[in-house]
Amino acid sequence: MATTDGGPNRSANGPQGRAVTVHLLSGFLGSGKTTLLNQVVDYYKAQDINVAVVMNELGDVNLDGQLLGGEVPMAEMLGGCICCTIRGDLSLELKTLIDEHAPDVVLIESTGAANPMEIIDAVTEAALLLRIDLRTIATVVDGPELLARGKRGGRTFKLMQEQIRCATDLIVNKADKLSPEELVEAQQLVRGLNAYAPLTVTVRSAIDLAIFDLADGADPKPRPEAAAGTGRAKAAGSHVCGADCRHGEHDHAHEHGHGHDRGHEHGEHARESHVHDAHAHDSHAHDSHAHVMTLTHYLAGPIDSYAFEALLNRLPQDVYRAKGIVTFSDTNSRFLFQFAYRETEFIRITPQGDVHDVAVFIGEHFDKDALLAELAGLES
Ligand SMILES: Nc1nc2c(ncn2[C@@H]2O[C@H](COP(=O)(O)OP(=O)(O)OP(=O)(O)O)[C@@H](O)[C@H]2O)c(=O)[nH]1
Repeated sequence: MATTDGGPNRSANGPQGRAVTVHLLSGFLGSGKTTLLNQVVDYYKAQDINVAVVMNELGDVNLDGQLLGGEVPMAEMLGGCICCTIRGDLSLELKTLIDEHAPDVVLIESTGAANPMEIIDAVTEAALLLRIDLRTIATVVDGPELLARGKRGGRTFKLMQEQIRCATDLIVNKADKLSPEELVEAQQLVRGLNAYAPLTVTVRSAIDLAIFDLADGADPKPRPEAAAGTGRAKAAGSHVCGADCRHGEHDHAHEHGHGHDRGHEHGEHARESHVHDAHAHDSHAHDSHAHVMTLTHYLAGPIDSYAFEALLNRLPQDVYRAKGIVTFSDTNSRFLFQFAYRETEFIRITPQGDVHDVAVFIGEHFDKDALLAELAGLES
């Protein structure tokens, strides 16, 4: 039996309806993510909706053969350095999967041990390469494990807390293993960390799957045509990576704030892309009740570099991350920009093929309409 409070206020896909919907399933190891994933896959298949899956852990064979049978396109990702494997390769895996299979929707089951912000970062990185719409971050909470870890504290508990904070939908699972008092305690603990996301108590992750419905009125058919190119891209990171980050291999220049070279703290990254569906112009704003929000805006055309930098500089504190590809009208160049911890970095890029201009913003409770109005001001 599942109980629920509140309901998500889903936003529609873009006007062209061509963005691929992405749902991220988060939650600690063994919490019930795969159990949920199987149900969601069946739900889509029953509706003849084309679903693809990215699994973040090789060797996860909890899919009962239905995915492994080849019916559902799936990318399995090896573990490893989070910042390289997850951030760079996840966006690349997403792009390859979408190029090859043209799914209506992609489900990503993240490794239970991953920091959810890293994964959200990686998924939105993919928005630089193709039109995706990250609509749901469903965190499956292992009720008994949460209570046990909560008493002990420690790193695992911290990670669980992060996963709960990031969620747009919370699922407190394994209710069958909790007494009524413990169930109340678990819900209170979760609510204390994230008061915004709808919370459902479940056994075997059995939630109302309507939260995974495609955007209002979005007809899965006709499907967007599969892009024919062989896309490759390397993501440009924005944080210091002590491990084996990949290095750029293509002709590019770094420019920081109109020639003020602030140095490049994490080695040289380059972007090489072949991207299709380039010229669309729309925005995806997400559930206004979500704790962590993303806003993806596809720019209509070139913008002034000074005005754009000024916009980034006055972003509210609640926007802690932004990234994208922009074309500057005054320099006639394309740039990849990275905004993190109030520092902005511009990297000149020479994309191959059609690459759309896009700006992605990640933060908490920021005023999306105000930001969209500011962006529209740049485009006019
Ligand atoms: N008792 C009980 N067991 C459950 C429930 N939900 C899932 N399980 C079991 O818990 C185990 C882990 O479930 P999974 O769905 O594989 O969990 P996961 O989050 O995908 O695990 P990882 O991929 O290892 O992170 C399986 O043996 C499930 O059958 C539940 O509500 N109650």
